[in-house]
Amino acid sequence: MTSKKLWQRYQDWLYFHDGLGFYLDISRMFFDDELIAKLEPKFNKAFLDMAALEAGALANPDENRMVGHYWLRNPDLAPPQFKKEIETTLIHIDDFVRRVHHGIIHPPYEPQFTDIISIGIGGSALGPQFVADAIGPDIPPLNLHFIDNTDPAGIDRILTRLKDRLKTTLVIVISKSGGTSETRNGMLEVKHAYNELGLHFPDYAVALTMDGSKMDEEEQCDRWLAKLPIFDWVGGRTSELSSVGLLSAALIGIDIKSMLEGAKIMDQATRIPELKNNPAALLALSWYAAGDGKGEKDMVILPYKDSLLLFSRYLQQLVMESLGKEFDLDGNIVHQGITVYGNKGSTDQHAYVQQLREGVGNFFATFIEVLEDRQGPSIEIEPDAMSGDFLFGCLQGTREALYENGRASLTITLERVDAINIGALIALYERAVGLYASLINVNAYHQPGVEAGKKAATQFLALQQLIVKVLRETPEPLSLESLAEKVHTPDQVETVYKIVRHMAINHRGLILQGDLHKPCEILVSYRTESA
Ligand SMILES: O=P(O)(O)OC[C@H]1O[C@](O)(CO)[C@@H](O)[C@@H]1O
Repeated sequence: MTSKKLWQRYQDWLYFHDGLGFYLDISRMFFDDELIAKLEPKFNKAFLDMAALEAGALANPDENRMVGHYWLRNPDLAPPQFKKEIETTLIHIDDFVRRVHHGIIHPPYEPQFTDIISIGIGGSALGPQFVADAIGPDIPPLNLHFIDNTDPAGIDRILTRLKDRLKTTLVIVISKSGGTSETRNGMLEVKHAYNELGLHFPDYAVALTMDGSKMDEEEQCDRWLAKLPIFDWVGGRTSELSSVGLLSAALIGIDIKSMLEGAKIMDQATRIPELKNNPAALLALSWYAAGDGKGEKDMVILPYKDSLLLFSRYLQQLVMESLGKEFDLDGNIVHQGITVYGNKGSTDQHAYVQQLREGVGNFFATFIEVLEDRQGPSIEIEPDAMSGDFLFGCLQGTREALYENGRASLTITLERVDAINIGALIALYERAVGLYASLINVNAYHQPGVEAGKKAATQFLALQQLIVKVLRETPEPLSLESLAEKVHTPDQVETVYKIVRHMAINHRGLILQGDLHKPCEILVSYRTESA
């Protein structure tokens, strides 16, 4: 395409939102009028699906659930029974945060909380992490730390760093279901650390969970410092603008009202049922065009701004957990999804952009450009050129270099990274995922594959418990094969081997004898008291 035609295409497809100062340019995606015509009926259906969802339809049929994250930033749209609880929760967050900041709520023996540990995983961690990193103040009123795994060493790292400050640390435990083992484990480990210091954990703990969840009942969260609800109709990966994301954000000094306002403005823009006037629909079109509606191209997220580093991790769950599905809504096997990865520019130009430019062409890039370089003046690095101009040049150069080599890209341009724009960005992608899911006819709001993984992990732990029991009852060393027989899994010798190897190295009383190069010759036994 000649540069004149390209300039025309740029102008024809450029989306601009006046109120937000937000641009979306999809001119470097490879789609034509034929595709637009083909997708028109699908888009019409997607807009209707979305309107029904917002009106309270059971948009998550497998779980028989409503999908209400759009109501969080505009409670007037919510069914009357939910409006009140959204508003009350916001008031509670506001009140709790104000009282913590003023030391009215404080740790038992100290005047003020200094730190927060936020324990949660997936949608109960990725949003809060992204937002804190993107717009958390440089010197926050409280320092925020995350435990988002059941990795003992990772937990120790946080606890060791906090050390004496544990006695002034607020613990927020976030689990919608209240039954996620990683979060439960993190909570029990942290609780143990408080107990060791003679501190009464409930005086430091805040629960964010569904009323009556497993965690709520087992831990009697009503006796904790505070408890806030996560609503049944808010999915984990779309929960950033619920209590899940808002509480920690407000505690570290982020303007959550602006974040909600930004999302509300973007919601209005993405509700418009016209492709060209709806930025989320334009994103969905671009994704469809890139991967032929089958996810054939990966989505590489390249924000040219350090503060947006975690956006790709956040999007990874939002997009891949929503779209990565075996079956469509009619029960056909489709194996859908779009792979998402990324980091930040220009850093990535010195890492994997080499492959993007010259290697396998299995992706499309999403550039995120931020117009405001910094608050405050910049020095001249070269005549009339500041650091920000170099960053800008790197983005434009990479976009051009990719296009020259037939690699598609789209570009989102924000004026600055602030609470309004972060709220808007979250809302934009939530809507784009919903629309794209309608185009490809999948349920974006369930995650059956994750449930299967959780079940497998539970079976694995049950097997481990049985192995320990059998070894304790068996005085003589056993080969792996006979151990597998005894625990009724003769076809899972490899799993048995891995369990005993892991337990042996962690001093859990197991002894492995024999040549470790030859698992089939290993003998395993349990260390008795006298041994
Ligand atoms: O908040 P919960 O219930 O602990 O779930 C955490 C995450 O686990 C999942 O259910 C599965 O990964 C996610 O959808 C969710 O965000």
